[in-house]
Amino acid sequence: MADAYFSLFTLIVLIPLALIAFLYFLVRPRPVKIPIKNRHVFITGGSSGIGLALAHHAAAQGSRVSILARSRNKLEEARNAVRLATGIDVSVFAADVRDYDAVKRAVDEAGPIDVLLLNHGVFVALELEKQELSEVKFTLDVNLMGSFNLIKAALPAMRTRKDPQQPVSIALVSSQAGQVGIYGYAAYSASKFGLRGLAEALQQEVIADNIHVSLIFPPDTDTPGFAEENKRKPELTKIIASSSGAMKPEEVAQKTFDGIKSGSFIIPCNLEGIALSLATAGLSPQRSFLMATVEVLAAGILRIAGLCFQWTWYTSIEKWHNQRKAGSPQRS
Ligand SMILES: NC(=O)C1=CN([C@@H]2O[C@H](COP(=O)(O)OP(=O)(O)OC[C@H]3O[C@@H](n4cnc5c(N)ncnc54)[C@H](OP(=O)(O)O)[C@@H]3O)[C@@H](O)[C@H]2O)C=CC1
Ligand SMILES: CCCCCCCCCCCCCCCC(=O)[C@@H](N)CO
Repeated sequence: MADAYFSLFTLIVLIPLALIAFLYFLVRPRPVKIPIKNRHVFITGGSSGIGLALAHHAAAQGSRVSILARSRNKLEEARNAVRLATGIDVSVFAADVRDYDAVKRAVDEAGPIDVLLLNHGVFVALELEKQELSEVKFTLDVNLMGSFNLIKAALPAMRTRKDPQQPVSIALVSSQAGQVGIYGYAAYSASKFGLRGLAEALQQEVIADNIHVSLIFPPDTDTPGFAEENKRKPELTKIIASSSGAMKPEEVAQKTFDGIKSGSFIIPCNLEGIALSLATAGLSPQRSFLMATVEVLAAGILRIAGLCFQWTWYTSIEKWHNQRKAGSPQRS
């Protein structure tokens, strides 16, 4: 009897404790805190939606804020809105992220960046067969190449900053569609998965300079871009994406800065996002030994949960095709 109790004790107390202790020493890179007060936060796509909410949040937290986007009108409107709400003046830069020279000029003019927040993005949900290749290329050029352009432009000055003891951040806004491929998002998911490869490789290259990379994975978020996207979104995209709840841009902004400040590499935004991030932890760096413990212990069961989601998604797809067949006129 005593033996049985001891085995049980070993199983549920000693093994997990040993695991936690092991992971405490194992996790790399080490945890870091990145303050944003009185620091320069540069936000791409800062004139609308999530980016605008990020600008509001950073200004309210006492950061110096710069925003970059294409439309000067929208930038001026955003500047006025932030000034009205916080009394803070943000600097605005009109440039297309696809244009390296324009981006370089903006970044040089803005001055040394402490938090480079790459949030710009375009998205059109459409079956690949119906999507023009020009639109696929546009999506990849803006979301992926645009991010390379910004990083190449900003990194040299970030590396050679005055105070190398102060950690700085490069944060990229991906999407839950950058953690799992979703119907209608072939181009978009590819661009957002691409950001993950970029981020994982870059983190290894810049860690020695005390530069820390974060990836943010929002679910559907109530923004002007999202409203536009919804005008012509495939039914199945809506059905599958509704597996995760929708958020307000202000909530996404809050999660984003919580994550950046605590130096998280992966930043989920809602409960489904946490599950999705655990299920897709892969070989991403993990600085938190507690999160690492959860990842290890939850891996098996989350794989089952993931397969259940795939089951519901493929069942929806099958149903949708059957309904279409039943609804269309019969051929003789
Ligand atoms: N809303 C959602 O459901 C979700 C969004 N995301 C991601 O969050 C980010 C923000 O999305 P959201 O706020 O909804 O988008 P919005 O369409 O509301 O805003 C997009 C911003 O990016 C700017 N932008 C777009 N293209 C370029 C370009 N070529 N060069 C410079 N700036 C550009 C826009 O300004 P302008 O047009 O003037 O250039 C605008 O400021 C995107 O990366 C998106 O993929 C992730 C998950 C869910
Ligand atoms: C064990 C695993 C649990 C998983 C839960 C899975 C939920 C996946 C839902 C994916 C939603 C994709 C939203 C894309 C939003 C977006 O980027 C567009 N609105 C364009 O901006």
